[in-house]
Amino acid sequence: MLRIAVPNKGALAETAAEYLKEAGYNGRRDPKELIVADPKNDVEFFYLRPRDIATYVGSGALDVGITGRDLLIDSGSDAHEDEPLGFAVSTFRFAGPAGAFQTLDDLRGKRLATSYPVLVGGYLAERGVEVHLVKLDGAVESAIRLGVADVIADVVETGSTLRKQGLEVFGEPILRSEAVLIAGPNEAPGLGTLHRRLEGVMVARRYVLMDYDLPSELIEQATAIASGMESPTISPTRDPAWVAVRVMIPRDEINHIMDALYELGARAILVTPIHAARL
Ligand SMILES: Nc1ncnc2c1ncn2[C@@H]1O[C@H](COP(=O)(O)OP(=O)(O)OP(=O)(O)O)[C@@H](O)[C@H]1O
Ligand SMILES: O=P(O)(O)OC[C@H]1O[C@H](OP(=O)(O)OP(=O)(O)O)[C@H](O)[C@@H]1O
Ligand SMILES: [Mg+2]
Repeated sequence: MLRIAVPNKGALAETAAEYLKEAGYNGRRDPKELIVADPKNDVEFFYLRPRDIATYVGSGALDVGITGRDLLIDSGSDAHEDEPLGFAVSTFRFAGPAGAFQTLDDLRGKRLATSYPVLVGGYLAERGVEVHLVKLDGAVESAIRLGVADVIADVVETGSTLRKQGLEVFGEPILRSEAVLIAGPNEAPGLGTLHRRLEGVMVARRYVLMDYDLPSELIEQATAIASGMESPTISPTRDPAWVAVRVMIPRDEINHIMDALYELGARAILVTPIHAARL
């Protein structure tokens, strides 16, 4: 039985639950449930605070989990990243009042507020920069205005929270983060299946199937426009001058590719979603 830690609330929880549902697992029906058994899939889910997930998995108490890369690093635990999951994508950045800081050197001796002291402390220690860390739980962007810090380091997605506080990022990103599947120090039978199922969910979300008919002499040019994951499937049609083509394409390129194929001479271009995939 694979024991899986999943976020019970916060920025990761909703999409993590959707991924697991799309991967064929039982979800919880009541948000107060903390443990959900899924004997058919030989797994058990433990709903935990996102910040605690790497601690449980790193200690071996649970086999695997879904958390953020930034939280994994900040936990300092023995868990390791098994697979990036492509949601809750963010950067981790230094930010200060507009124009006040340019480089890491400007941080020396300053009060730096963050909810990720291990991640930030490690990054600065590697670069020989000493600061006074101020550990906060959240809403770190208010720390400068309220006078407890000179500078902050926090999660940035759109940057709108920073802008509203008159702050701007400086220096290189400390980290590029996203949700990740993590595994512990012990071998976990069943991890491979979970990994492949989640990979299938990502493919089904990112790609669609495109079918079209094409004069057969144009197939090389059409393949240059949409080459598919491996290579397009080409089938004969009743009219020997035409072929039917099926290809997987990224969802966010649908219209661009349809325009280009139509221009080339393709007709009856149809796009259908993928419900599940195992590549
Ligand atoms: N606006 C955001 N965009 C993308 N990822 C985010 C965002 N905010 C937080 N995250 C990611 O979510 C994870 C933090 O999980 P957490 O549950 O603490 O989220 P939260 O929304 O901050 O919850 P809480 O309300 O408890 O602070 C981290 O991996 C972080 O990078
Ligand atoms: O760049 P943005 O799109 O503005 O998103 C980034 C903000 O989102 C998260 O805050 P959250 O709402 O989780 O509050 P918290 O600071 O209390 O965790 C994060 O901590 C940043 O503050
Ligand atoms: Mg938060």
